[in-house]
This record gives sequence, C-alpha cells and structure tokens, in this order.
Amino acid sequence: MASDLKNLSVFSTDELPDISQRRFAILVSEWNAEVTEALFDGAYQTLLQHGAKPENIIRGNVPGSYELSLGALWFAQRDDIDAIIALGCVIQGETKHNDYINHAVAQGLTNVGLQTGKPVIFGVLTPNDQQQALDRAGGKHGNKGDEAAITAVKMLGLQEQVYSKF
Ligand SMILES: Nc1c(NC[C@H](O)[C@H](O)[C@H](O)CO)[nH]c(=O)[nH]c1=O
Ligand SMILES: CC(=O)[C@@H](O)COP(=O)(O)O
Repeated sequence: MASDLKNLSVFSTDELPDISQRRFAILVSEWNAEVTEALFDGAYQTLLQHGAKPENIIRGNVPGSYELSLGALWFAQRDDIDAIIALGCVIQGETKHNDYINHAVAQGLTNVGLQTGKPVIFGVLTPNDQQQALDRAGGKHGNKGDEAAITAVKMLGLQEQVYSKF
C-alpha cells in the first residue's frame, strides 16, 4: 500500500503493551538532517505518548544511513536496551549509490534483529527527491518516525505474548 493510500502517522493503538519500563535506542543518521530530525521528533514523541519514560530513551547519531546497522548492533548487544529504532533518509542521487546504501542498511538492520532477537525497526526513508522525504517526515503522508516508534511498541507486545506462559 503506497504512502498515498496510508498515512504513516495513523495506526491502531488497540492492545499496546505497557512500555513504562521498556528501554529504547533511537539511532539518527546525520545525512539530510532536516528530515531525520523530524523523524526523530516523531519517534520520540510517539514513544512518550504511549507510555515510555524520557529516561528510558537513548539517542545515538551515525554519520549516514549506511552506519545504522552497526550502531543498531552495538545498542542491541546492551542488556539494558529492549528495542532499537533506526532513522535515516537516503535521497536518490545521480548514481546508484543510494541503491547500495538502501539495500545494505535494510539487510543490515534485518540481520541485527535476527541475530539478537530484539526489535530493530527500519525507519529509513528512500525517496526520489527532497519533497518526497519531507512529505513523509511530518508532511502530507505523516511521519515515518511515528510509524517506526509504534512498530517497536507493537513488536515488544508480540514478544511479550510469545514468551508469556499460557
Ligand atoms: N547519500 C546519503 C548518504 N550517504 C552516506 C552513507 O550513508 C555513508 O555514511 C557513507 O557511504 C560512508 O559509509 N547517507 C544517507 O543517510 N543519506 C544519503 O542521502
Ligand atoms: C545517495 C546520495 O544521495 C549521495 O551518496 C550522493 O549520491 P550521488 O553521488 O549518486 O549523487
């Protein structure tokens, strides 16, 4: 479903888990900072709105989206981090560089989640241009940061369900 058909900031909040004691790492790429800072604001506020405590949210910056995977691994290896939200914006350039970054970071973040068993959320925009990025960082299509944060919350809820006793 394309973003044209679904606002990134509209989601069901039914049956969300208690996250008051949960600890989150939010990784932010420094490339396209106007966009990634808006993504961070969305993710951070969404976590607070759904019960997370400010003292349980840690932020880390990486130079670019390509570095999100390693940053996510470092946080995921900490015993005091329950979920990682990785935020970036890779705008299509003149060459195929964006394709290589996008594929690397998508696969890298997936691998970190599978390797550690912790929710590692792909909050990376891969737009064709700046306007498409802004539309998805608080613009007409909502905020990908909101979506990434609620995805982390929902995955923690699934984790609780899976590992709870009958
Ligand atoms: N062009 C963009 C980049 N490029 C930088 C890479 O992510 C990486 O930091 C570099 O290749 C060194 O390893 N990063 C973005 O996040 N967004 C871009 O549009
Ligand atoms: C992916 C990017 O936007 C940046 O690395 C520049 O890309 P390009 O050299 O293809 O314009």
